[in-house]
Amino acid sequence: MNQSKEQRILNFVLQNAVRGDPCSVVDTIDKYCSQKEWAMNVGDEKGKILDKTVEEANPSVALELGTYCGYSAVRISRLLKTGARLLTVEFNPEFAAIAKQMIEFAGVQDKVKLLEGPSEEIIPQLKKKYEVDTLDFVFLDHWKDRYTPDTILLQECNLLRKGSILLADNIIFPGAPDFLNYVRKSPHFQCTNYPSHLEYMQVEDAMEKAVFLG
Ligand SMILES: O=C(NCCNC(=O)c1cc(-c2ccc(F)cc2)cc(O)c1O)c1cc(O)ncn1
Ligand SMILES: [Mg+2]
Repeated sequence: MNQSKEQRILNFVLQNAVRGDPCSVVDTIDKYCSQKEWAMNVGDEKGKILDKTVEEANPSVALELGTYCGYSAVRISRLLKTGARLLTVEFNPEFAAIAKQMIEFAGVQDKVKLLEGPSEEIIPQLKKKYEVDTLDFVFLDHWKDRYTPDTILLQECNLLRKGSILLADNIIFPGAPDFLNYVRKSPHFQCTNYPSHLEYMQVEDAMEKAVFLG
């Protein structure tokens, strides 16, 4: 049975990156996806915006929606302080299996917990099952039509606190117009737009930061 693109990305990392070195894993994925096969990792240009926002949040507990191959989970977790943790949610079992191996190879498995399943099922379990009080940082990078319902669900489950920082990928391409509308119109969020480009392409994209005001 021929390999998936995600399996090829993982194999390239296992053969070319430095085990236990998150930066080398991130750089190696970017090398493969810019030179050999495009893939929907956040990439290095938007990754730098992600880094800055994670540093600003300096989270004790962070949530990522949409793990894919684990690129941004490795990218985020490399910046976390001692004792801080990232919960990352992936619906697609094939992607989750790749991401698990990617996270372990990078040596960040003690900081990252990969949760497999639909975000709408996992979010309501975060407090009781995963011992979360509130989330300091949330990276939205899953299905674009889930950004709004899941942002509403996070509020309903009382998982956001004054100052919680949300960062959403793909605001322009593929686009999340309803999310943009929702957070920019809501009195509960203070929004900032970060123009950028689609990963590995010269196509316009952007990220949106939305700080919860309580
Ligand atoms: O997370 C799940 N899918 C990936 C979400 N991410 C994207 O769709 C995504 C797509 C693109 C993209 C850009 C250009 C293009 F031509 C095609 C796709 C870029 C990105 O940066 C993304 O993040 C998922 C799966 C599933 O089965 N159920 C629930 N969620
Ligand atoms: Mg994305």
